[in-house]
Amino acid sequence: MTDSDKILAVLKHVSLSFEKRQILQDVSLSIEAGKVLTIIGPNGAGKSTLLKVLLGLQTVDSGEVSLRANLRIGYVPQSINIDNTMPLTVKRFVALGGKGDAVKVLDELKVGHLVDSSIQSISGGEFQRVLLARAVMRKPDLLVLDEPAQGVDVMGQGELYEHISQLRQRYGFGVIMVSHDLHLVMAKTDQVICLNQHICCHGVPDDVSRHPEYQRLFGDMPDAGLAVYTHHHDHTHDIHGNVVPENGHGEDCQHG
Ligand SMILES: Nc1ncnc2c1ncn2[C@@H]1O[C@H](COP(=O)(O)OP(=O)(O)OP(=O)(O)O)[C@@H](O)[C@H]1O
Repeated sequence: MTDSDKILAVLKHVSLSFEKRQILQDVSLSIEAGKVLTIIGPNGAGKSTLLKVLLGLQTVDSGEVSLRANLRIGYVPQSINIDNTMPLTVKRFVALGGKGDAVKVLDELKVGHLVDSSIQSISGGEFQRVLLARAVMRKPDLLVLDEPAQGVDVMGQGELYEHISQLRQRYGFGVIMVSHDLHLVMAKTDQVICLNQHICCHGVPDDVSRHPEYQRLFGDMPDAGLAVYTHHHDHTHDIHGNVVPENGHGEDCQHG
């Protein structure tokens, strides 16, 4: 694999507004083959929009989005509606993702016993695993996951991130995922980007979790699993999400 093959996707200085409201501001990032990049940020920070930009589902006002030639992407969206009246087994649903052994992938995700269940009858946590299995069936180079652990209890979340990590090792794809729970994903993540319209901080999970801006955004997090923070930050955000230099909070600023 050449160096250029290792880079799956690149965003350069991407900015985007909806109805004159800035949603993404000067966002640059790259995703490497075989690596896990986690996007973390508060509600409305632009995380899902960022994934949609990457997927080509959302155009940008300025900046560049480039994907490696013939990049195959597996996507797990934040929500998906399935017609309650449609007779559909888990196996059939997963097989819709692509050619391959649906039962094997479901087994790898420890939901093999559900193959013949109706997709409407399984639990929220089981459904997240099934969605993941369907995305893996595409044999992706890049897996794009928008809050893959939503609706899953804390134990189950840890297991799900473990499964994502194992699948990544087995199949070799890169992963970009949105998560609200850095303390749970950090052990399974190579890089973290903390997003609040723009990139507030980024780096390895240990650094981001101790970052003042991350802590301002997420408040007190459980200490368990958090490691040492090592770099500095020079700004905060006002109530509208605008950047305010450190020691120069705006009138509306809600940060401490
Ligand atoms: N098509 C659209 N038109 C107008 N506004 C939009 C559109 N899509 C998203 N937005 C707005 O952009 C902002 C960012 O939305 P986005 O879904 O990217 O946030 P998020 O960080 O994923 O949030 P959450 O954690 O709550 O899922 C929100 O205020 C949302 O209402």
